[in-house]
Amino acid sequence: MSVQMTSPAALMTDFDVLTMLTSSSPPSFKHKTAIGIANNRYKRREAPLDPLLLAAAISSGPHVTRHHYHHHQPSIQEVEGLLASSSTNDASSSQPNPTGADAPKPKYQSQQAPRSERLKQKEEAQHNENQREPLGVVANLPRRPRGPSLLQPIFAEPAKTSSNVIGAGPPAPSPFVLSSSPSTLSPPIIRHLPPAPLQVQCMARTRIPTPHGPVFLHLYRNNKDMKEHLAFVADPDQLRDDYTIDTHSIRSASLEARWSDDETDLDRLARGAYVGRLTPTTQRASEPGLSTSSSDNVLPPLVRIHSECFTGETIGSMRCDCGEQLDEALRLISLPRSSTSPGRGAVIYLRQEGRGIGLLSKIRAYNLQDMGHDTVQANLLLGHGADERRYDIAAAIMRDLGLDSGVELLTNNPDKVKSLEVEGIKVLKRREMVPRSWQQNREHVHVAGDNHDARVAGATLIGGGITYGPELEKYLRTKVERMGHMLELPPQ
Ligand SMILES: Nc1nc2c(ncn2[C@@H]2O[C@H](COP(=O)(O)OP(=O)(O)OP(=O)(O)O)[C@@H](O)[C@H]2O)c(=O)[nH]1
Repeated sequence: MSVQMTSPAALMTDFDVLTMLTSSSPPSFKHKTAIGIANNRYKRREAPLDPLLLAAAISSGPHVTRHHYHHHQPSIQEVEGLLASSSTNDASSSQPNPTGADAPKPKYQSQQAPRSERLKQKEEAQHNENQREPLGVVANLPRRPRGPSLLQPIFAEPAKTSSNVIGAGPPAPSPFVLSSSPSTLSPPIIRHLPPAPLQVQCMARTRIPTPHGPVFLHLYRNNKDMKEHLAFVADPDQLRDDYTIDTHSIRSASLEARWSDDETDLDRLARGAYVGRLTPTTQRASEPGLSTSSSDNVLPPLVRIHSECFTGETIGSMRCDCGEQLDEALRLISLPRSSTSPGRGAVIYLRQEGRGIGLLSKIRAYNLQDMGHDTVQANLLLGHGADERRYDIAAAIMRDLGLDSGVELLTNNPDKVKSLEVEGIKVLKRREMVPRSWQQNREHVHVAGDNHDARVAGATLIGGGITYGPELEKYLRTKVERMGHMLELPPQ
């Protein structure tokens, strides 16, 4: 792609505009709306990829992002040099493009500090604020007591279940302290609370028959983000009529807890706190309370932490192998572990679309990939990190399911292993996830499923076949070569 800057005057104007847009207080502008004049601030992050940013990136190299313009201010001499060479070009109008391959590249320095420093300053300011008001209050409003354990303060408060409402449960975890009645009429002064410890709550569980066997789908809420993360649990033993919960049942402690003094069996059944199989004639609500730590004499459960990928999982995109990986993970956790033990494991499904950058940015990143950038560069050009995911919520969900004391993890991603270990999850073993199209190059690896070759490429939905194609190949290689994924590359 080439960037046209036709005259020195235009070049200086672009620098001025960049200076304005990257300054610590970006400009406001007024525009007319149906109800009058609105005053808007320019929002860097929400703006579509702007040509000026691209100009800066192209002039300085692919390491330059929205937040990291080249750290070099053109000296007066360089600017004069540019002006002189450009006016020579102008004079001999036979060479009209001063930004062609031979022309000196303009350099630009952002008016902002690097993003890492700005974040640090923000954190320090926040910390100082908390030091001054260590308890964190919503001033003028009565405080709500804060408790110490997992189910407090957000979950422990007994839900006011009304007898004709099935399944009214603990209030969803919320990062905010809500107050009941203001004691004065003066407007409340809101101060930041110190960050509350992460808490997760399983709100409901249900049986889902899949092409690989039945799984229990668990829906979680938490007090850190507003997303509903999921866990698919394969533990088909639990569907037996004579099943009794034991120490290696994969069950959610927060779901099994007593949510209120007046909760009924129907409340428990409706949210999935039952034993055996739920049918019109068999309905056994579970007893409140649970101890689910893994016992020593069973094979460690197979666990995958999977991040949401709308494109790969719903329309079978062949840009990535996400749909195929989800299918493969569900297949593997459902496979009998031995001749005597059935499948046992879980897929923790995190709503961290696009490696945490969100669907909107991922769609933009795909356009940049079409322009020749790889999956890492595309993220960086949009002002994001190569991977913005966190695994603390996954670890909390694993603890809730009793999956913290030893698992076999299905992944090629070293970050996942490290992050879980930092969170205190015992990863006993790692099992690689070989893309199905690469499995065919390895004689010793069984190609997943039956009859794959007969299926259509890109059929990545659950129970589907192999995904392959040139874009997928580039994506997989980038993960190995640039993101350190632990996977042997097949021959080109
Ligand atoms: N930003 C961005 N995200 C992508 C792209 N392709 C896939 N993704 C996202 O990448 C994530 C894939 O995550 P996971 O399935 O957990 O896999 P992983 O990090 O590759 O690690 P493994 O455990 O080895 O599979 C999902 O959130 C996808 O939406 C891309 O080109 N750009």
